[in-house]
Amino acid sequence: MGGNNGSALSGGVIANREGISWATKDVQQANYFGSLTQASTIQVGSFNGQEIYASFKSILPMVTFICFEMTLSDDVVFGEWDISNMNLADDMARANVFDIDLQKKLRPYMESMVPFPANQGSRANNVIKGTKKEQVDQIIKDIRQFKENNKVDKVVVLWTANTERYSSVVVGLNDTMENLFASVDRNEAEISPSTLYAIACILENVPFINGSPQNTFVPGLIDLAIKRNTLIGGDDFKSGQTKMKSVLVYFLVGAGIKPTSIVSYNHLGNTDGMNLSAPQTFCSKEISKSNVVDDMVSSNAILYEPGEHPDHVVVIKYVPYVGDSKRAMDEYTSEIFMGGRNTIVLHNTCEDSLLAAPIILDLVLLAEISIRIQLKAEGEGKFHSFHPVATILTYLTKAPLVPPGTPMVIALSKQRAMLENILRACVGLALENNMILEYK
Ligand SMILES: O=P([O-])([O-])O[C@@H]1[C@@H](O)[C@H](O)[C@@H](O)[C@H](O)[C@@H]1O
Repeated sequence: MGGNNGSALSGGVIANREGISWATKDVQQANYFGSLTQASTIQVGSFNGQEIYASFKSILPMVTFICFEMTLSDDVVFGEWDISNMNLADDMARANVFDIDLQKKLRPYMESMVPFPANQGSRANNVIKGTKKEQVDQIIKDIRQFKENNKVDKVVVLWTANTERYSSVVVGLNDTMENLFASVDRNEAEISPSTLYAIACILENVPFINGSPQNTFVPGLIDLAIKRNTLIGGDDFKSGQTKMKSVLVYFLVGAGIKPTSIVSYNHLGNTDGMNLSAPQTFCSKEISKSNVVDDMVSSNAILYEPGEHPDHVVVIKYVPYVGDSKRAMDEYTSEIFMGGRNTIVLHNTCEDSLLAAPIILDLVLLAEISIRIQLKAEGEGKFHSFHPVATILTYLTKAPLVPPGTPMVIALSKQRAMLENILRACVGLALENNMILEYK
């Protein structure tokens, strides 16, 4: 998921796996005790008979961890985290999002889970090797193996890896299914890692959801999903700032209050934040975070002239110290009655991964439910499934992917009403129309 760098350990650590998680725990406890003098070094425990020390800079109320020092034994490596083949329990310790007691409870469930290698070669070290075609084949094998190992009937794949840059959409390259396949065969650089995953999933008839902002779903890929009738959905988890924006802008515009400038800034220090500090990947995020306003504004012809829109600026900065604790600040300036001005300022702090994780679960569950729904309109002979481009997921994504020619509904309340009513219809309940006629 979004990814974390374990800020308490960002000085660079060490060790074999048990050493890491054990030492992490003790260092955190040492942090809680607090009364350390400036730049002090304390022994925080021992591992395999070796003493482990931690150095701290600064003092109460905040103790900043700088680095570990430990005497080395053979199985201890000094340097960066080695995350290749790291199991999820150790990764949880590395991420440092959950508190220690919760980590201890979860560890037994997570230590047997080791991620398959993936394909973002330049930014990861647990990678699939080979040409693009070989990568697609390997992902297909992994999906089958996962199914087999876990004795499951269905698999849903959700992309929550690093944000990629936008791919260029070029006629002959990725504009049709045939051209996309040919480009994979030619090992074209412009075909992104996430698009390769999506291709593999569609070929296996496995739903694929894109939780990141980039344009994984190039036209050729959408073409393929439609031809194979396999669910695709995205883009980008709607976790915090954008969700709030989709509520607030809808409310303001609907109330006749005209937003004229919206400035959104946020900083965070997990690997997602680090990754977004590259201009090309930030650009993907900037686009997904901006759409939400554009569509609401352009649909209101009373407040805005054609082509008119508020100044909308989105900034994201990488600040390693804050780790997964994302800080979002927003300023909304609007014109009100008789030339007046209204300014609303928000400041929101939250763990980015903990906002994203429930969205991941809901997306997967909803995708699975939605492929079991069949419908037919009055007069239609046969039942059919939903369109493979899954609009049912829009409530949970920042830049909803919709089938060509379908209106894009951005307002959060409308997206939710759509979802709720579909689920109500599935269990035979009347639709929620909020008229409350029985009390009128
Ligand atoms: O959902 P939201 O808070 O608008 O957007 C967030 C971004 O602003 C943040 O920088 C990123 O790292 C998060 O993963 C998330 O996408």
